[in-house]
Amino acid sequence: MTTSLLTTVSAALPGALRKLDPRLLLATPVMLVVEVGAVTTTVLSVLDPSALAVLVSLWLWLTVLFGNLAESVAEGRGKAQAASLRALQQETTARRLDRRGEEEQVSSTSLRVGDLVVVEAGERIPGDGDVVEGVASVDESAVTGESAPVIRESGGDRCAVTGGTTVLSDRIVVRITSAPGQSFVDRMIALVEGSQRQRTPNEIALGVLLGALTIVFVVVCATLYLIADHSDADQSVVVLVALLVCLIPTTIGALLSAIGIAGMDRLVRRNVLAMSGRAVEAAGDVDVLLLDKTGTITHGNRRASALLPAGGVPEAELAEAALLASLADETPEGRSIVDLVGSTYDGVPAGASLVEFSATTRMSGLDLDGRSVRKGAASATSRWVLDGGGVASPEVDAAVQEVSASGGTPLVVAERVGDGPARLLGVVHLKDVVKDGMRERFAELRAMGIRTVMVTGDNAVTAHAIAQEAGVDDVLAEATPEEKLALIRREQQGGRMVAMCGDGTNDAPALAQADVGVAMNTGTTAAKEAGNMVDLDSDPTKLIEVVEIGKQLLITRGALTTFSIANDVAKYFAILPAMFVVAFPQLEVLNVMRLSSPESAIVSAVVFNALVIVALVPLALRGVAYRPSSAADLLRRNLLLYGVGGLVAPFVGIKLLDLLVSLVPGL
Ligand SMILES: Nc1ncnc2c1ncn2[C@@H]1O[C@H](COP(=O)(O)OP(=O)(O)OP(=O)(O)O)[C@@H](O)[C@H]1O
Ligand SMILES: [K+]
Ligand SMILES: [Mg+2]
Repeated sequence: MTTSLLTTVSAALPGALRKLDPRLLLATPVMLVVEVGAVTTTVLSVLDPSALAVLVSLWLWLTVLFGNLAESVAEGRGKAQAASLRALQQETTARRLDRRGEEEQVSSTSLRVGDLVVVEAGERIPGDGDVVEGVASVDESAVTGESAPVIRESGGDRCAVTGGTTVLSDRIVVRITSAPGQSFVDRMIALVEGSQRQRTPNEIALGVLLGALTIVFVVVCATLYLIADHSDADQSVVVLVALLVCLIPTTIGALLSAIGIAGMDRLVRRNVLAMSGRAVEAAGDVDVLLLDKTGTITHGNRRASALLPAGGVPEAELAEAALLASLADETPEGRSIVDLVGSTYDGVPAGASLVEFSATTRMSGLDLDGRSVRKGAASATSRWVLDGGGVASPEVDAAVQEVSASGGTPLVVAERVGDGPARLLGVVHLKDVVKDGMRERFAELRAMGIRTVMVTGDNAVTAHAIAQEAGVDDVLAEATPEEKLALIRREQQGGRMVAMCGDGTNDAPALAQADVGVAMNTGTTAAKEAGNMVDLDSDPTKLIEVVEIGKQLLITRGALTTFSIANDVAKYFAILPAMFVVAFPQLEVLNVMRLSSPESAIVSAVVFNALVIVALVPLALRGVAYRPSSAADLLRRNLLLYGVGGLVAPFVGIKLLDLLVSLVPGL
């Protein structure tokens, strides 16, 4: 314990000393004032040496150093993780495809956005990108810490790969999406090292308040100096500087940035990367959580499992049409249909014009020799059939109901030949599995007062079946990306804080609009870039921890601010009588502490002021204990504990220190 403390402190010391640079202290004006005070008293103690001046100078320097140490220790906690991430950035050889599709060996550092590279089993993926061809199992443990391999495949919401991870089986072609130096791992390193941290609006506001308090106390001390001057109670500049430092909010000033860094670090430890501190704070106040279904609540490997033909349609005819409609469909759903039926074609027939799937049309297929085949969401495909002069099919309706009620996704298959009427051919059953433990965790979110809403492009029956199984509070079905975005805006206009969890490119606008946008690590690059957090475990209920950490961060900052200000007020009453009692004997009634001399009082107060910072570093780093309860309750408890504690502590602490300090000759 003591040795680990020593190593932590000695590792943080060089950083803390570097932070004595006044330019770096500009960000915390309170500490800058202390440093200016330290310089002043140091100069005075050289010009006119005295025990008082020397001791005050020493302890003022220590005050600044303790604050810097707190920040450095907070930053240091991410260093080891950054080092292991750096190992992933090693230069490797990449197998780049040139325009003719031929392979050339290049260094991974020379890859550019848009380059295509081949990666095979046993090889390391040379950069961030999207799989554009093939399926592979990938070991991402170096980034996520999760040892089970993950599937990465082209076309769908699981196409994004991270540079530095290793392909375990098969062969994939990856289109590079980030330039060297701007990769996901680069961002992760900057994040865990704290180098990218920007102060949040709340922190800036608190900084302004602390700055204003500092100015007030500078004026108070200057006034005291003038009063003292006029009344023969001459106070030296050293004493007034010491008094000033005791009165300004040094405790919170010293710990503010450490509190923020430690909050981000707690998230990283839970495998959540927060790209902005503002999002972490917002998480503390979340009212509604929206979740995408496929890939977020479910595992996302939606696969075709059965064919359900319409009345009078032979299964082989449905199979052939479903196959044709999927030949050019590079989504996992499309490929799973080809797998189920077994391809009889050698690639996409020449002359076919392709209709790619989009989240807005919810259909895909192709046109070939006057024949059109389509597959897609029941509502979209039925409309296509009716528009094409076709009629509804009771068997198809029944199959759609049956598949949906089981929580599966029905894809309706239809065709139209020449100018004839369009025909419904049947249904493909796509199966997906809800992730483990969702129900209990959503119940926990409910207990925290957070409403969960599943937003999905799937039909209402499927959506309700999955919602029922996962235990979410509400559902929005057949939602287009625009509708997801509109729902978030509506909630926000109602004054609610909105979190969104999603994995797909079609979730990206919503992830960007939400106050807290958590992208699943299994998701697409677009989703990860749009959100302000990435969950490496791809667990949407991780929001529970994110909310707790956000609340804890806000409470910790509030508690230490309360303590700091209460503390400063108490110090004022603890030491002022001692300082002025010689000149104004009437103050004797206020001199309840009976400190041994004015000099000893002032030194004790300065020492106490510095030691309080050290004493509170563990609390700043760990965060105050968080129990789920109402905001009003939390506020009351904290005001009581840290406010009253802050008022009492200086009287006890300064008295005890005075007993020691008064032993120093000359005080
Ligand atoms: N490859 C495809 N071809 C045709 N239709 C598809 C294909 N993939 C999905 N669909 C249909 O489009 C609907 C919406 O698509 P998608 O799953 O991308 O929406 P989403 O909003 O991301 O919802 P979620 O991810 O929650 O299911 C699906 O429910 C399905 O009916
Ligand atoms: K202070
Ligand atoms: Mg999706």
